[in-house]
Amino acid sequence: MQNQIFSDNLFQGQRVLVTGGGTGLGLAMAEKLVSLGAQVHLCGRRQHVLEKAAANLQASFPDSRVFVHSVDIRNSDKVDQMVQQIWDEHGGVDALINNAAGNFICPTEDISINGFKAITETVLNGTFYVTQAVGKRWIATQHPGSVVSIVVTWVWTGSPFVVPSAMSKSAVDTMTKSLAIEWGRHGIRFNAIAPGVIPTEGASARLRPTESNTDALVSQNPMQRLGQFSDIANLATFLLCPENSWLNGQTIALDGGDWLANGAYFKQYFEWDKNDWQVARERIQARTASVAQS
Ligand SMILES: CCCCCCCCCCCC(=O)SCCNC(=O)CCNC(=O)[C@H](O)C(C)(C)COP(=O)(O)OP(=O)(O)OC[C@H]1O[C@@H](n2cnc3c(N)ncnc32)[C@H](O)[C@@H]1OP(=O)(O)O
Ligand SMILES: NC(=O)c1ccc[n+]([C@@H]2O[C@H](COP(=O)([O-])OP(=O)(O)OC[C@H]3O[C@@H](n4cnc5c(N)ncnc54)[C@H](OP(=O)(O)O)[C@@H]3O)[C@@H](O)[C@H]2O)c1
Repeated sequence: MQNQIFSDNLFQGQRVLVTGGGTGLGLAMAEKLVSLGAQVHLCGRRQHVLEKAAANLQASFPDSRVFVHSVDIRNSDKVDQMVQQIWDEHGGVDALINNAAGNFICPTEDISINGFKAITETVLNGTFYVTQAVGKRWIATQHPGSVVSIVVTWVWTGSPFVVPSAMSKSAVDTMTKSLAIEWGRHGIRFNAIAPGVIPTEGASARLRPTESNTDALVSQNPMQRLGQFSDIANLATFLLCPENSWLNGQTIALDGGDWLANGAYFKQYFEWDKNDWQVARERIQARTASVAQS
């Protein structure tokens, strides 16, 4: 049992929208906030995944209020409708976690334009659509707000084989700094978390499709471990605390010091030949198809 850093009910009365909140890191952050009394809105494309996540949260925290929104954040109209519905039916939110993302490894010369768009329109465009839809309502109602966006350490290192993601995460990092300046006067704070490897099903299937052994990742890390859900849940909670009202415009690495010690990920894929890439692609696409049908 982990020691509790935060006092009980710290987020009582706070309402938080978490994109990609039905799985992985988004769900871990949502769960932490719910445990501290927050009302959460989970957004993702798959209704059944969101409903299952909400049911589990409600089973663990019977007093919790969890709402789900099945929305593809690449669709700006649907995003605006979702946010308007949250304002109409629940009075809005106090915080936003931009966590939804898409990604897959692929040599850049082999990515189709559709593949490039699948990632950039989710990570870059979608993050902007949600942020603007929420932020403009905060500004119109003079409501303070806090945004935490999940980026990745390759905003500093760049990364081979995930270039659309690296480009888009850098854009989200720049949005964080830019809006920290522009919207600070409205009481709206922007910060970001750049995690290292925190194993999730979604990331592992698309970034390490042919390898499940993590020994090398553990031993290269200065702290000799990979990230855990509690690591990101605690940092996101800290960043969102309304008491942290002067903490603005920061992107914090959460990786045990990995990128300082080792730089970019995926250098091992320089060893791959065409056949290795074909096997990887088939596994990733089979996984995406099975998830879509599940
Ligand atoms: C532990 C970690 C370790 C180490 C890692 C340490 C740091 C971790 C950083 C984590 C960064 C992350 O974001 S991890 C987040 C991982 N989670 C996700 O990606 C969840 C959501 N992802 C998805 O739904 C899918 O992967 C997407 C992004 C492809 C979107 O799905 P979709 O909208 O249904 O798109 P779909 O029609 O399938 O495909 C669109 C186009 O992309 C192409 N495409 C799809 N997959 C591939 C592929 N593998 N290689 C080439 N091209 C591909 C398709 O052929 C098509 O082009 P065409 O044939 O039409 O031309
Ligand atoms: N795990 C890591 O090691 C790691 C490291 C650094 C950064 N990150 C970042 O952490 C975040 C969470 O990743 P994760 O590892 O937890 O992977 P994940 O479980 O695959 O999470 C991605 C989430 O985004 C949602 N999503 C994807 N495309 C969407 C769209 N177009 N519209 C709405 N929702 C969409 C997915 O739900 P649906 O499929 O139902 O839409 C899913 O819930 C991402 O921003 C990722 O880049 C992860």
